[in-house]
Amino acid sequence: MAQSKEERILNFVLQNAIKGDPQSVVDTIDKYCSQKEWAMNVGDEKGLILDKILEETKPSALLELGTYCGYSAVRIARLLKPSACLLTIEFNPDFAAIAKQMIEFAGVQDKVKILEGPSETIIPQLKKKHEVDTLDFVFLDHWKDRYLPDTILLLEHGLLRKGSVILADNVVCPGAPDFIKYIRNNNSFECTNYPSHVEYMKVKDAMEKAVFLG
Ligand SMILES: Cc1ncnc2c1ncn2[C@@H]1O[C@H](/C=C/CNC(=O)c2cc(-c3ccc(F)cc3)cc(O)c2O)C[C@H]1O
Ligand SMILES: [Mg+2]
Repeated sequence: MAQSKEERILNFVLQNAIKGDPQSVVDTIDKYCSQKEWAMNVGDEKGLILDKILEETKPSALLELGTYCGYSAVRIARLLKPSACLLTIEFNPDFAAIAKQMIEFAGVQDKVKILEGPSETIIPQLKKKHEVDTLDFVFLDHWKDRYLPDTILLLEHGLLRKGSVILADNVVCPGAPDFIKYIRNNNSFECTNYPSHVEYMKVKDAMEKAVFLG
């Protein structure tokens, strides 16, 4: 059976990165995806913005929507304090399997839990089934038309508290116009835009940070 692009990325990491070193896993994925095959990882340029916001927020309870190959899960987990925990939701079983191996190779499996299934099903289960109280940090990087409905779901289920940070990738390209319109017109959120570029490309993109004011 021919290998998928995601399997090729994982194998390149297994053969070229340093086991147990999350930075080398991040750098190796960026090397492969900038030189050999493009893939929809948040990447190094937007990754530095993500790093900075994480270092400012110092979150303990984190949620990511759209694990894909696990690039941002490893990138986020490498900066977390030992007691912090990242829950990451992925509904494609093949991607989830790749991400599991990527996370384990990087040695951050104690800080990351992959929840397999659609976000609309898992978000309502976070409190009772996954012992979440409220979330300090949410990274939106799944299908762009799901950003808004899932943000509303997070609010409806009491998963945000005063100061919770939502960071959304790709608000320019591919774009999430309904999410941006909603969040920038909602007085319960303080929004900041971070202009950047699509990963590994010269095409303009941006990330949006929305702090919940309670
Ligand atoms: C609802 C739901 N629940 C759980 N997992 C979900 C889900 N919706 C998608 N997912 C999972 O997230 C991942 C999807 C991510 C979608 N991301 C994208 O479509 C995406 C696309 C681009 C892009 C930019 C310029 C171009 F010319 C072409 C593409 C760049 C990016 O950074 C992206 O994140 C994988 C999928 O299985
Ligand atoms: Mg993205």
